[in-house]
Amino acid sequence: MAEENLFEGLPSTAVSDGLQGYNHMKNGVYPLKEKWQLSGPAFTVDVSGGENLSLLKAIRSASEGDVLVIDGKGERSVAIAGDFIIGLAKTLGLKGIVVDGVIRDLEAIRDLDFPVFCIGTTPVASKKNEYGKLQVPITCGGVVVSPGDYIVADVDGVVVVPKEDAKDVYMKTLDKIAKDEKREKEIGNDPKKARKYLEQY
Ligand SMILES: O=C([O-])CC(=O)C(=O)O
Ligand SMILES: [Mg+2]
Repeated sequence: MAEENLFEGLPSTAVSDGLQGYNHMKNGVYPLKEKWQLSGPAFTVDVSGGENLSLLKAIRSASEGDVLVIDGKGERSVAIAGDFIIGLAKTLGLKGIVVDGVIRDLEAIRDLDFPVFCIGTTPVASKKNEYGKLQVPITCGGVVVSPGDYIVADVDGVVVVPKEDAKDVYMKTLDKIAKDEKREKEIGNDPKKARKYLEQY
């Protein structure tokens, strides 16, 4: 079983605030269904030039609760996985998949209800001719991800919390959520209070 999941259920926006705006994925890594969100420790995969054998090996090697984070190099011409491979990850209790690459079998993946974050789709399958590397530091969506870093992803995007900073970022995230809630509660729907708040700017 994977280690404790500190960031379970927290929004990516608050965790980003806890990270002071650093370490979010770019280049359009988004969930295939708006409602999908996920968090958990990263199991990293560095695929090698259009193959997905490494992904199959990663699914076999990862622990329940892990998030597979795949350095797909932004490749759009072949799909890292389809509903069959993603179904295997779901069956083995993984949390979800984040890839700066594309998938295929979109409708069937949406029906699986297993969170997949990626940059698009293509009908073309990957080759099964060589292996990349597992559990090494990778880059995904422009962010360095090391094995065990925490991933927090939802419709707003994907943030990566370095594991050595996890406790500190967690405390800052809770603090920010509490401050935001207090501010919203104080103002409510009162136009006078809203104006008074804005007067400071
Ligand atoms: O077999 C593949 O490489 C991709 C695929 O279509 C699936 O996983 O369903
Ligand atoms: Mg398929």
